[in-house]
Amino acid sequence: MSRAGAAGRVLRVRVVQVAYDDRESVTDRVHRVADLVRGQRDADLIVLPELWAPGYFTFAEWSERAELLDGPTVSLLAEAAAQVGAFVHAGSILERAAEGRPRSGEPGSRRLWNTSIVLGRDGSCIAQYRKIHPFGFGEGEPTLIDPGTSISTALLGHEHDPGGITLGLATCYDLRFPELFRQLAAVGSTIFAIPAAWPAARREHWEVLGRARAIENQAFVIQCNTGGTHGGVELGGHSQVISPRGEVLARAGAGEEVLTVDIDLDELEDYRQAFPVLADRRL
Ligand SMILES: NC(=O)CCC(=O)C(=O)O
Repeated sequence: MSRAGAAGRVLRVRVVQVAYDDRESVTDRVHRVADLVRGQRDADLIVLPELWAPGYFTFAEWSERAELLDGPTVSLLAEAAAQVGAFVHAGSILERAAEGRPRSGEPGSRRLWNTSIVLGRDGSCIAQYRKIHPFGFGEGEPTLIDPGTSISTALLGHEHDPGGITLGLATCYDLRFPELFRQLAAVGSTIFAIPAAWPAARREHWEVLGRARAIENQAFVIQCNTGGTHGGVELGGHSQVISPRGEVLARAGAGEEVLTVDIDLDELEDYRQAFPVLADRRL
């Protein structure tokens, strides 16, 4: 967070809205996106979308495209994070359990999760989050993956703040569940990062719900969506970064695009002090 300087705590965020279609191979896409990450030289935090490598709506390919947590996608992004010296929210991967590891959850566990990964400036994994709310109208995630069972945050170290900045993790459909964000706020999150594969058909919900989560929790919201059409579904793009007051600080169009936003954490603290809504909760 070198931009902090005398002005306070400022985090330069790059939201990498990836667009793709069914013609691009997973290997090509992983290398293309790692190159994009490597290009974000002055960023503090780079954010990618949900399941951008395997493709969210290509369900038939999921089991074949699932990876271990230290599989090729995360390994390549870890190298890129270390090269660029930024925190990288790698979006999510289809995580398959390592062989021999004890079964997670109840018997019948599918041993597959939609897992977000956050990498430190040195490329090490500093947080992971398994999507808690599987999305689908009777197909897709509810039939293929296991839901996550716990909330997760990533602590972003800051030269002016040894305590760091707490990044609350949520994934796409989770955006519709305000209680998850309340819990993340209660454990100190001041920024929410939400990778997504949100269809164009419900773009208005995407925009409004992101603003609502920011306003009710007085937090920054970073929503990184997918563009293009794959698996027969047109994705909505329109990634956005929202301030704790609900202002749209940046919003992408429909195609591939990188947004740059300087997030001012001191401004957030001033606002929370001046208007202490969170302190008025009745639990
Ligand atoms: N990838 C998703 O979770 C899609 C969510 C969605 O389309 C919706 O909530 O609407």
